[in-house]
Amino acid sequence: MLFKGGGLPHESLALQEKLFGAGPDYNFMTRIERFKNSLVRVQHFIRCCARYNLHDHADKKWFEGVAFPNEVSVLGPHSGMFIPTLKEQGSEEQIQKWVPQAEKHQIMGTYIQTELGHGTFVRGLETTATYDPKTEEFILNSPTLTSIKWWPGGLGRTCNFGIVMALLYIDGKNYGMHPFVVQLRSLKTHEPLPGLTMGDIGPKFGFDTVDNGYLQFNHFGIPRENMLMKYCQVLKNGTYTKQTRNPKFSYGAMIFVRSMVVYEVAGQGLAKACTIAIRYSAIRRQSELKKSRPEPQILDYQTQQYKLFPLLALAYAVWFTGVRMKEIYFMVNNEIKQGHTERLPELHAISSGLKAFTTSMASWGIERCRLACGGHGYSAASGLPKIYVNATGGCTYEGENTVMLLQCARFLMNIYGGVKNGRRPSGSVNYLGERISSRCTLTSEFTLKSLADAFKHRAARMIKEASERLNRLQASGNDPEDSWNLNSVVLTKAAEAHCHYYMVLVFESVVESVEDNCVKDILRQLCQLLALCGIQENSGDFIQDGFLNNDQLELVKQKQLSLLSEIRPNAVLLVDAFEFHDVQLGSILGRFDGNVYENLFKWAKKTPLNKPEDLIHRLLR
Ligand SMILES: CCCCC/C=C\C/C=C\C/C=C\CC/C=C/C(=O)SCCNC(=O)CCNC(=O)[C@H](O)C(C)(C)COP(=O)(O)OP(=O)(O)OC[C@H]1O[C@@H](n2cnc3c(N)ncnc32)[C@H](O)[C@@H]1OP(=O)(O)O
Ligand SMILES: Cc1cc2nc3c(=O)[nH]c(=O)nc-3n(C[C@H](O)[C@H](O)[C@H](O)COP(=O)(O)OP(=O)(O)OC[C@H]3O[C@@H](n4cnc5c(N)ncnc54)[C@H](O)[C@@H]3O)c2cc1C
Repeated sequence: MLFKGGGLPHESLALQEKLFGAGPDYNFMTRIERFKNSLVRVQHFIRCCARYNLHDHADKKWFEGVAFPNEVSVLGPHSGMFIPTLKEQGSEEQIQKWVPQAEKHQIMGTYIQTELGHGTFVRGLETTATYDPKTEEFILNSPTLTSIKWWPGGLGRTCNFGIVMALLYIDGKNYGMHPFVVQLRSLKTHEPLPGLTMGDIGPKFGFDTVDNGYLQFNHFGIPRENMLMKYCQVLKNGTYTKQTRNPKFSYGAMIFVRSMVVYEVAGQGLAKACTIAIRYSAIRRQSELKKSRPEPQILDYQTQQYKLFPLLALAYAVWFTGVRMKEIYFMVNNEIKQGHTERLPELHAISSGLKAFTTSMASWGIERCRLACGGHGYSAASGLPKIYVNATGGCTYEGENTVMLLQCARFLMNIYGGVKNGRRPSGSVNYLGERISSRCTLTSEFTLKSLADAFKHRAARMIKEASERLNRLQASGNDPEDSWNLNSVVLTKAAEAHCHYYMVLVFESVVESVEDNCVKDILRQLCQLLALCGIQENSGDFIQDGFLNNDQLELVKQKQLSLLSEIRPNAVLLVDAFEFHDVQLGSILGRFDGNVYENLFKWAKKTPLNKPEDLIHRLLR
């Protein structure tokens, strides 16, 4: 119960639904079949929500985990971006008008921001919304090829509504990016409304079950009341008013999803991949450890443990960090609603940084799990390719990872600059105001505190050096923008070091909070392994300023290896503890009953290429 909390009843309910438990095999479908199958599931999911009275967001999430295993459905952008943006950016009247319809799925929406020419640079978006006081309408237009909206999930075929981010023009003046509620398709015929050219953008690396789409506006009018007006208003006569609040509030939907992705995408994806690879490694036997003895489980090879146990530790760490990230989001968002916006920059920085850091680590980790499964890992039957292609999307959407690390670094530079001028930092960056010891206190005991302190030292030093380098670049005649660019590799590494420290600290705090001594000991081993692997993989960062010496590095290596043997007896139990049902894993290698070979054989026999097919037969005859 370390993980699931209240989720199990809803998962069990979902598993009772025939359509979710034993549908057709995703791997044997074409893209169109995959998409249709997902739509059928979406409709069934909606019926189930009504039947079981599922209104709470968390309850629905548990249900979705079974209904849409390892894939995003068109409900993702609807409930993850469309509804939250209506709620966060709409006036009370607008919320009353659209949210109930959206929650009952009477309208289906998405979040329409990215264009053919720009995704990262939001200020570079070109779609215009020009107010006409005579008709009291905004006229939406795509003035260039590059301004065509491109990528929004569900836009291609499914959604009949969307929140469109566009530049507001009144009387020739540009007021910047604003959100508009736009009806896209007829509620009767589902055809695109006149003035809109739209469709699907084509096959992708993953996300087969989502119709990411394009949308071109040809002077398309929408009522004045459709600009989301919580923070800014356009009056009938064209007068523009705004609350004296942070203009970055219109970026709120992105902060929300980034905060959720750490757990939902990185944490879940890596935990599933580890479950598959570790269970399979306990089933698979190969080669000889000792002559004339039975072939060992591959999990008994130290090299296999060295591949997988650090990833298991990472999966736990990302999972806990994701839970913490969600808590922080809801806490700060509540403060913001009450008018206290002081912590918005920190929320933006930590959600950007952790989204980037954890999705990159998870993506790399899932691929390592696949490699650790040998040949069968390469088969779609392992479930790992599907987990990978969908999870790795998280490195790009909601802000490309390098760009997100640079946003985090920007905050760190601001904070560090403030500390130099006597300001006291707080929250996730309070350590930047501490005196950090210059010598490492690590001994063979490897207490979690001493390990976290090592990461603290590394982060503080790298942030300090990035800041000093930035200053030096400017002092030598570069302007601030060029200095930033010339320092950007160093800045991303400083941001990663900050996120790494944060993750170790979260893991440490979870271990300290556990009351059961046995569980605590096992989690402590995982936390130690996470930290020791982090030190070894980035040893240059720890040695560079003489913080860690060679003797200590040798101790790190020894302890890492001894932890592998200590974790081995509990490894399978540690992945079972994630409590993924077979339906959620979608993997023959990771089956709970371990019956891998028989099911691989059955599965291969079902593959469509084995069915009689005229053309293939004629070509081969
Ligand atoms: C059911 C619920 C489920 C939830 C979801 C759960 C899981 C997800 C599962 C699947 C996902 C499903 C589908 C995926 C859907 C994907 C959707 C999208 O991708 S939507 C499009 C997302 N697009 C982006 O993320 C664009 C990235 N770019 C940006 O955010 C900005 O352009 C960028 C890079 C931040 C720069 O912005 P800019 O306006 O130019 O700002 P500056 O760099 O000049 O900085 C000015 C100051 O503003 C601060 N800042 C920037 N952003 C924010 C923010 N969001 N909040 C607060 N503050 C912000 C910045 O730090 C600067 O501050 P200082 O001046 O330094 O103080
Ligand atoms: C699966 C998926 C789902 C999506 N869903 C949606 C959706 O629902 N709605 C929506 O509006 N959008 C959506 N998107 C679009 C997504 O948000 C953008 O693709 C993403 O924000 C990255 O922007 P880009 O494509 O412009 O990348 P680019 O910015 O073109 O990135 C290309 C490269 O340039 C680098 N780069 C760019 N700017 C900088 C910089 N300032 N400093 C350093 N390096 C830089 C990047 O690091 C990267 O290496 C989706 C994308 C994907 C892949």
